Order: sequence, then C-alpha cells, then structure tokens
Amino acid sequence: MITVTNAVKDFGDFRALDGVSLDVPAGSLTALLGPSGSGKSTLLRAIAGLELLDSGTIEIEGLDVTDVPPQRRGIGFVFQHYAAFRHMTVRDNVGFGLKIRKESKSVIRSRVDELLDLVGLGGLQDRYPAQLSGGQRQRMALARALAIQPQVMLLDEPFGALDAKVRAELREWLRRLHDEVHVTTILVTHDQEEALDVADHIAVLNQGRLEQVGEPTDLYDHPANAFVMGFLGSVSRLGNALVRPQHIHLRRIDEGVALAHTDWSADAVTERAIVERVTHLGFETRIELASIGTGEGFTVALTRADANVLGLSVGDHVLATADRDPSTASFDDYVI
Ligand SMILES: Nc1ncnc2c1ncn2[C@@H]1O[C@H](COP(=O)(O)OP(=O)(O)OP(=O)(O)O)[C@@H](O)[C@H]1O
Repeated sequence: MITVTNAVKDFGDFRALDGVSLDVPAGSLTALLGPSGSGKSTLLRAIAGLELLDSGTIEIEGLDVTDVPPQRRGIGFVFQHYAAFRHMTVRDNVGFGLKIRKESKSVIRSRVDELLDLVGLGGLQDRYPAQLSGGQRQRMALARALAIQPQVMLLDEPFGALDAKVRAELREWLRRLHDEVHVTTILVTHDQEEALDVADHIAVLNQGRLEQVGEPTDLYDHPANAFVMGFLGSVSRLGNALVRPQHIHLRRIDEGVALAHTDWSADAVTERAIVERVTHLGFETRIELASIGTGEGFTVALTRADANVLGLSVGDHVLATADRDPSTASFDDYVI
C-alpha cells in the first residue's frame, strides 16, 4: 500500500500538487490519469523521491518515506524515453542494478535470464539497445526496473513514444505481466483508453487536485463530477444534463407534430432535435443532432441494428430522451 497524505508541491508561485491524498492498494495497478499539466508526473516523482514535497507525507508499506532518498525507497522507475546504456548488452543493462548491489555473477545471470523470458526478450541477451525496436527497449526497461525486486513500480508514460499499435500490444502485455508479478504499480497516462484497458484502479487528477479514485467501471458509471465524466468516455449535453451518447434514446417524430421543444423533468430529459449527420462506425452508428430549441449540437450512439430500425437520415426530426438514473446519486452534479 502506498499512502499519500495532503501532498502539496509548489514550483515558484505555481501549485502543481494541491493537497492530494491517495491510497494505492498493495498489488494493484493504479493509473494516474489527467490532462497535460494536471500534476501526474509530479505526484509520481514525489512518490519516487525525485521531487520533495513542500508539505504532506508519503508512506510505502506503512513506512514514512517522505524524507527517505530515492535509492532507499525500493522503487523501480520507467520513463517514457528509457535511457539505456548504449555500450552495454541487453543482459548487462538489465543486470546493472544487481551488479551495483554486488550480487554474484551466477545470481545475476539466472535472474536476468528469468526476467528476459518474463518480458518476452529471451534470446536477445547479447543484443545492444540500438538493435532493439522501441517496444522491445521499453520491455527491457521494465525488466531492468524489476531486477532489483522493487516493492513499487512507477511508470511514467512508458509507452508514450511508441505508435498506437505497439502501444496497444504493450498495454495488454503489461496487464499480463502485472498479473504474474503483482508488484504494486503506478502508471501515469493522459490516455483514458489506456487507463481503462490496463488499470484496476484509476485516480483522476485535474489542476493538481485529485478528482476521484476508484475502479474503472465505478468511475465510468458513477463519475463524481462533470470533469471525471468527460475525461473518462464520451459525453453529450442533452438539455440541462450531461449523458453518455449511448444512453440517449431516439424516437422519430413528424415534423408538424405539436410538441414542446424540451421537457426537463426530474426523471428524464427530452429534447426535440433534427438529424445533421449519420456515420456508421463498425457495429456502432453515430448520429449527430441539433436541438431545435437551443440549436446546440449533440451526439447519440446507437447499435447498427437499432439505427437500421429507425432508418434516420439527415433532416429527420426526432425526440431524444435520456433517463435520469436514480441510482446515480450525483446526477445533479452534471446539470449545468
Ligand atoms: N521543475 C519544474 N519547475 C517548474 N514547473 C514545473 C516543474 N515540473 C513541473 N512543473 C509544472 O507543474 C505542472 C504539473 O506538471 P506535471 O509534469 O506533473 O504534469 P503532468 O500531469 O504529468 O503533465 P504531462 O502529461 O504534460 O506530463 C505543469 O504546469 C508543469 O509546467
């Protein structure tokens, strides 16, 4: 367990961390998610000891490490651009931390072989970093960080510099690796899809403050506020509410029918709207609409089958309705 309590960090007169308190469960893979500049890296670096807090405390496994230097915190750190020793083989790079700790040659050799198999680089021991792909280099970085058997792994956008396909592969690989080694891991990312894909806990940061922390489905289904809702998944503004595009139902209406433009009751929000665009995206159909009352645009996501039944085309008039879900206690927070 990592416990951060009331962490404050100022850079000059800019407050990068503004009283962050966070528990990271032992053995979890927790993502720190937030927009650029929200303080994710600062928080990670503070946990690593690379940044000293102005106030607040950090505990790792019950031990107050606030004033403990980085090398004595039992931490493995992987950055976006891994600084490999270019003149050393993969074997020597991965074994470096063990050599510093004066482990015997045979221990280093067997541990490095084991780790390289674990990260899928078995057989590449004698290559040099320049002879690896970007994805392989990041996996080598993970192996090197794991070599010292850290209590905690801190990953700062470890796949950020790689292309989308390799990124997606490495995410899946990281998930599986974590299932095997169970080291408490914190991953910094600004990519909500990456966080939802990989993490079992997500902490959402915004302007140096923690907005919400919880399991991915919890955050998605019960976001604490409009920021979290908008950051984790798509959002449409329907009338006076923010709702998921797939939670809006459409009913075709006759253009001439006399109906109120809107109905924002306690149970549901209804807007009369006109279809502006229909896009088929695989199994999903996205309908872009404009409210007749306010002119404001919003998007609805339908399954292809439902869209076919409705058979909507540009210019059609519809009633768009979303339930105010009573189980979502904080729904009123979304009302603008
Ligand atoms: N050493 C520093 N000196 C001055 N300001 C800093 C320093 N380090 C970070 N900051 C500022 O603190 C804020 C938070 O930075 P941080 O790197 O933690 O954000 P982030 O959420 O990780 O963003 P990104 O996703 O862009 O890396 C930013 O506005 C940044 O400019």
